[in-house]
Amino acid sequence: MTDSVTSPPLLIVVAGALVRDDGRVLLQRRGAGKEHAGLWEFPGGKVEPGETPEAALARELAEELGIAPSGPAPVPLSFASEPAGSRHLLLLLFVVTRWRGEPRALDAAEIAWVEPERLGDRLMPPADRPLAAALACALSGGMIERA
Ligand SMILES: Nc1nc2c([nH]c(=O)n2[C@@H]2O[C@H](COP(=O)(O)OP(=O)(O)OP(=O)(O)O)[C@@H](O)[C@H]2O)c(=O)[nH]1
Repeated sequence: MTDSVTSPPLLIVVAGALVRDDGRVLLQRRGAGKEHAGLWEFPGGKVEPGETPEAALARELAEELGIAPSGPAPVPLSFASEPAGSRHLLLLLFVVTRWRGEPRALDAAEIAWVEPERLGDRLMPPADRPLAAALACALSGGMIERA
């Protein structure tokens, strides 16, 4: 029971890998002044109290990119679990293959559509690297049905 006393509070963050018809994946670059500024990440953010991960994802995609997931529900792909300062980050990655609207960088410094095999070239927060590798693997193995 000692663990429950010493464990840091969880920071639950949801993120979406938007996969375009041509197989490219959207990454966004965090703006100046934010934690991990300048690094490339998946759009998303903190799950608010009372929100499901799916609702949080839809809210963040609307706020950050001006789009709404449509068609099949976003599919959970993988997650990362690691210390993040005084908290412990749980980063939940969903794959999104259908959406309404054209993604725009409403919050990020910029967005880019990246070939799955080039995801590893981008500087990312530590939690994202294994997730990007899992995504590239799933895409190259045909495990993700595209729109
Ligand atoms: N959105 C997002 N956050 C990530 C990723 N990887 C990762 O370590 N994080 C971390 O998760 C934390 C929360 O993300 P965030 O700052 O985007 O959350 P948010 O939009 O709710 O922020 P806000 O409080 O400024 O509104 C940050 O410390 C961020 O660095 C990722 O791929 N996407």
